[in-house]
Amino acid sequence: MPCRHESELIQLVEEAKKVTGEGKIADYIPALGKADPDDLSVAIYHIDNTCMAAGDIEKKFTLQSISKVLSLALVLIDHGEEYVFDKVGMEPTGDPFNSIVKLELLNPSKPLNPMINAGALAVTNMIKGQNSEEKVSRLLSFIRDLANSPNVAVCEETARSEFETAWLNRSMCYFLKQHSIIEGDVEELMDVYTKQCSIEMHSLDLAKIGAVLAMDGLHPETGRQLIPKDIARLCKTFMVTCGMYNASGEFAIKIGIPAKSGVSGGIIGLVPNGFGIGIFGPSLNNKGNSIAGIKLLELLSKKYSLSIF
Ligand SMILES: NC(=O)CC[C@H](N)C(=O)O
Repeated sequence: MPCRHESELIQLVEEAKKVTGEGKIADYIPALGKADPDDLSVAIYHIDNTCMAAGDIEKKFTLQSISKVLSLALVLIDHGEEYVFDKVGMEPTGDPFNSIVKLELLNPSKPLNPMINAGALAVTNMIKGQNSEEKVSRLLSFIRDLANSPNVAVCEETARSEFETAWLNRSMCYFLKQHSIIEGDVEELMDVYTKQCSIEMHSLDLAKIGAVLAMDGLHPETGRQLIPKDIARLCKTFMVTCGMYNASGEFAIKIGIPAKSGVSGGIIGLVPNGFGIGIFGPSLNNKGNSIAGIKLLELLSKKYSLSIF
């Protein structure tokens, strides 16, 4: 199995860190603007439960769009494929994650996939629960099980910061409500969505979640099948086709592993039947992906021939 020595990982982090200055931190969510652009951490969690990490691994970060894969898994478990894909499609868009343009161009106006904001909002709207508190708590406990860590929690400050500024996401919600893609109170949905995006953890927790996906939903530590195999397969396919926003094609060609990024600078990745990868590097490239994180994955993939293709 490749990449077994922490010293190799430390070297790759040093190399990748050189590009942090070429990117920019996302500050459209004001709380994210406080991150240190020079941070970079990576953790690898093998399915035999050995792990290693390098860089600023003590730093926590919020999942942001990475959470979209996990909320999708939960609603698929809750409702099944037919129900979910009646409201959200399976095609990549080629547009930025927060684009609204295709919603009006398409008929019926259902979001193209669950990894763009419009699709993720529709998915979050399907999380079962009597009220927003119960919905957040169900998702959080699912994610705690995946990370096998009770310390994973919502960063209330980031959630509030996004809730107070998420005008574009609110507009999409009203549009989707008009077209019967979502139902219920938009403010309640925004409350759940912003808390979902603000679930916070370390790179090692994220790598462990990657390892669960690498094992088709089976947790390597607890032996519990947390996600049914067919749903895990579906989530991984979305990661490949839509996980890196409108850079997913280039990422598949250059790196070739299922991965999902978030504007906090987090990236989850996985090598099937091998290991999960958790990365945090808040300086972003112009597509909104961690600039040093992508560099690091490129170096890792080349060095150990990780592409699944
Ligand atoms: N790309 C992202 O990580 C976006 C997530 C963010 N919470 C948003 O909706 O804008």
